[in-house]
Order: sequence, then structure tokens, then C-alpha cells
Amino acid sequence: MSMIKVNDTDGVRIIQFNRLDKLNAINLEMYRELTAYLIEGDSNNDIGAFLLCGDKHCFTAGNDIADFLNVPNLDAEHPAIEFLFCLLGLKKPLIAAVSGPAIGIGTTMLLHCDLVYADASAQFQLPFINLALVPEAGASMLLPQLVGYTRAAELLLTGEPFSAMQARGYRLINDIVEDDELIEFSLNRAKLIASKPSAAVQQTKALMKPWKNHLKQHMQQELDCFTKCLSSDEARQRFQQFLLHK
Ligand SMILES: C/C=C/C(=O)SCCNC(=O)CCNC(=O)[C@H](O)C(C)(C)COP(=O)(O)OP(=O)(O)OC[C@H]1O[C@@H](n2cnc3c(N)ncnc32)[C@H](O)[C@@H]1OP(=O)(O)O
Repeated sequence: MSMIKVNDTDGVRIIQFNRLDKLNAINLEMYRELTAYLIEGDSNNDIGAFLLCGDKHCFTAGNDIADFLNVPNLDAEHPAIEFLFCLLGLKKPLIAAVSGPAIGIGTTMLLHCDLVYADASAQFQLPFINLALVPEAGASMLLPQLVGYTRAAELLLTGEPFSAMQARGYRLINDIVEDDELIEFSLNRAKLIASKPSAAVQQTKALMKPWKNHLKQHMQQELDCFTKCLSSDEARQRFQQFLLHK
């Protein structure tokens, strides 16, 4: 069975992580599929918005840590990098529904979403520092912009997890929804946006991001640092520790 499930309904493309035995950790194949579904949907006239979700108990535990050990060179063709730049370039709105862990890129991808809903079980974390890594997805620019420097520094320099309540206070998510209503609620928000005039929706999204070119450059700088960190002995030891402790 595919590790990414996709379903188009009423103008919304639902993209779902489906690798529960590994807490939806995203491997290279999953990045490739995510990117392909997003790119196709962005130019498909039948699609007006995307909904990104995981399972009832898990959004995603972030990048597959075994892949960090096996494929440490994050060049422009790396599937994770293609996915991140695809998020940056998306013209159509991206809505996320978060339950359970949303770790690493599971949190940073939310900074590229237009609306984010979570249930009370959602747990967010930017654990890069604990892995001897730096942030990615432009989080080192977007997070201070969103939550202020000192809060961003707290989240990125301690790597501590934070709750749905905290995430709402930080304005990382729009709202907390009852767990059994999360998908339906988020889907209805996506359908509502998909029903609006598409050119105006896309122009509105673009106009709200006048810093996009700057962010693109910043993401490239981040990735240069990230790649260097990824092959350091310190980082590789931490990846091995995580995988061996299981
Ligand atoms: C460019 C992108 C960068 C990033 O995304 S950096 C962030 C990378 N992610 C992380 O550092 C999170 C790693 N995972 C965890 O810390 C823990 O998991 C959780 C706190 C999320 C949950 O802990 P618990 O409930 O105890 O579950 P469990 O036993 O650790 O995980 C269940 C199975 O899922 C696998 N798994 C979890 N996360 C990952 C991952 N990120 N990469 C690869 N595998 C992962 C485990 O190994 C295990 O598998 P098995 O049952 O076969 O032992």
C-alpha cells in the first residue's frame, strides 16, 4: 500500500501520510509522491485547495532518520529539498489537520500552510538542535516572524516539544478542534476556499507573501548549513542513537 494516500473531493485534494508503523516518518519515496501530488494539483483546474493530514493518532514524526544516515547529501535534486521548494512555490492554499506528533519537518511544513487546525493530542517539536542540526524549510526566518525572536529562540535552541494550546498561542495553528471532528472540519474549510474564485484566491495568497523571494534565498542558506551539519560526527551519532534505542 502506498505510504501517501490521495483523494480528490469537491475541489480539494486530500493528501494523507500513511506509514503508521514508523509514525509517518517521511522517507525519500514519500517526499517524491508528496511533491508530485502537489505539483499536479497546483495546475489541475479541478483542484482549488489541498488538505494535508496524517492519521487520527499521528501527523508525522518528521524526516526518516535512517535516510539522514544513508543519504546525507541534500542537494537541489534531493526529494526533501524538492518538496520544501514545492511548498514555497504552491499557488493554491494548503490546509493542514494535525493530530499527535508533528515533529521536525512535520512542524516546519506548517509554516508554509495557509490554515492549520489541530486537535488537543497534537504535539509539535523543532528538535533540530538535539540532533546537532539547524532548522530547515525557512523556519529560522518564518518562526521569528510569526512568534517573535525570543519565543522562536526558545523553541529552536531548546528543541522542547509544545502542545496544541501553546501552538495556538504562538499563532502557529488557527484553532483546536475536537479530535473526532478534526478532519471533517478542516476538509470543510478547504472546500469553502476551493469554492471561491480561484484566480482571486491565488492572488490573495501571493500578495500576503511579499517576502517570498527573500525566503527562497534564506532557505538555500539554511540548507547549506543543514547539509554540513548532517554529515558531522555529532549528528550521525545522534541518528544512530535514535535508531539503536528502538
Ligand atoms: C529535513 C527534515 C528534518 C526533520 O524532520 S528532523 C526531525 C526528525 N524526527 C525526529 O527527531 C523524531 C524522531 N521520533 C521520536 O522522537 C519519537 O518517535 C516520537 C517522540 C515521535 C514518538 O515516540 P514513541 O511514541 O516512543 O514512538 P517510537 O517507538 O519512538 O516510534 C515508533 C516507530 O517509529 C519509528 N520512528 C519514529 N520516528 C522516526 C523517524 N523520524 N525516522 C525513522 N523512524 C522513526 C521508530 O523507530 C519506531 O520504529 P520501530 O517500531 O520499528 O522501532
